Amino acid sequence: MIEAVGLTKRYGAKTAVDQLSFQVKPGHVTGFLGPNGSGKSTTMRMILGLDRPTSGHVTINGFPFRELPNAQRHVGALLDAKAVHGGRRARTHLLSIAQLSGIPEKRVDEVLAVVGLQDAARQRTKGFSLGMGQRLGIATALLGDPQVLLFDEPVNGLDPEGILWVRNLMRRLAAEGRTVFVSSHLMSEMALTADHLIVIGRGRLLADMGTQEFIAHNSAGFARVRAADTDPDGRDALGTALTKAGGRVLQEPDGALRVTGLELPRICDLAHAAGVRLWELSPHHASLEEAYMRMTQSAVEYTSTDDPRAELWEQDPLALPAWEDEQAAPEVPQAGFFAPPPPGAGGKPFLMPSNPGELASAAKEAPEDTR
Ligand SMILES: Nc1ncnc2c1ncn2[C@@H]1O[C@H](COP(=O)(O)OP(=O)(O)OP(=O)(O)O)[C@@H](O)[C@H]1O
Repeated sequence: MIEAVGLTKRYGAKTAVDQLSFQVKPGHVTGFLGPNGSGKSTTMRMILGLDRPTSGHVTINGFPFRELPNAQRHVGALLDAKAVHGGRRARTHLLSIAQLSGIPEKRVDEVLAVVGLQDAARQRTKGFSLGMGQRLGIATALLGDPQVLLFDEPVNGLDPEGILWVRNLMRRLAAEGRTVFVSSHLMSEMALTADHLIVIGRGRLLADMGTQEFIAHNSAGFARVRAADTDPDGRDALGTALTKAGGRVLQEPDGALRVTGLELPRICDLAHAAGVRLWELSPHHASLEEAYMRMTQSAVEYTSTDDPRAELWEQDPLALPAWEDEQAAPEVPQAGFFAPPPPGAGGKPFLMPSNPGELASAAKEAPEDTR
């Protein structure tokens, strides 16, 4: 198990990691998420004794890394796949690490086979592709057959087959009872790989919970409903009926409507009563990416501005229908009473009200969001 308590790292005036406390438990793949510059690598370096905390501490199986007897046998890590001497052959690189740690030579060939680099074992690493470098880094981490594994962006540069392989490897290592801590910016991949998430922003803990729980707490589900394309007035009639019934309706780019505040059977009944034929009515469950974007939107350090030249190719906005003077549906659920503010901001998880009246009164009571 990895345990951080009040872990803090300052570089001059910059606080890279701020009072982080968390546990990474064995038997799970724990994803470590956060925007660029949020302190993930710094945290991993402190776990591995490569950086000293300014305050607080972090232990692996109860010991600071530097006090672990024969650390290579307890902890394996991939931090930077490029941190390899380019003039060395892959096997020689692994062999030198094995010899330093008292690991038998046959283990080198075992891990080369595990990561699929047998045929490249005698190639110099300077000729390696990004993906081959990642595989070699993973082989290095596995060398001591450790109980605790840390991977910083392990799928970076891997092709789809490689990504699938890493996912299965992580899950297998966790199923063997190991502690697996992995950072990644690939949300779709994390959703499939990690069963637990630790999310940080600007060095602070934003969430420490199961992946499914994280998605449920940080996103609002909605229904997608689309009137028949052959009935041009149907969409307006449907929008009007749904809005009158207390639903909140936004346009999707493909002409469908995004509806919150009404259950699917009610939407179906309202469409029927309005005489609108439907071509689609589907529940939408938010993805990890949407939930993550919502949670971290206020903790993003590096944001781009609009390109002034963008207007050169910007299309005319859609004509707004009479029933809703809203813009098109956002790609990411927006802050407001339909989706919860991040827990770090003192918010509560969103719960779909059971009836439109409750939703309407919630709307009146909801404070204006100034973000
Ligand atoms: N050695 C250092 N000296 C000064 N500042 C540093 C140092 N290392 C990291 N930082 C700063 O600390 C903050 C956290 O950096 P860190 O690399 O840990 O973030 P990260 O979450 O791993 O980012 P990314 O996702 O981009 O890899 C950043 O603002 C970074 O500039």
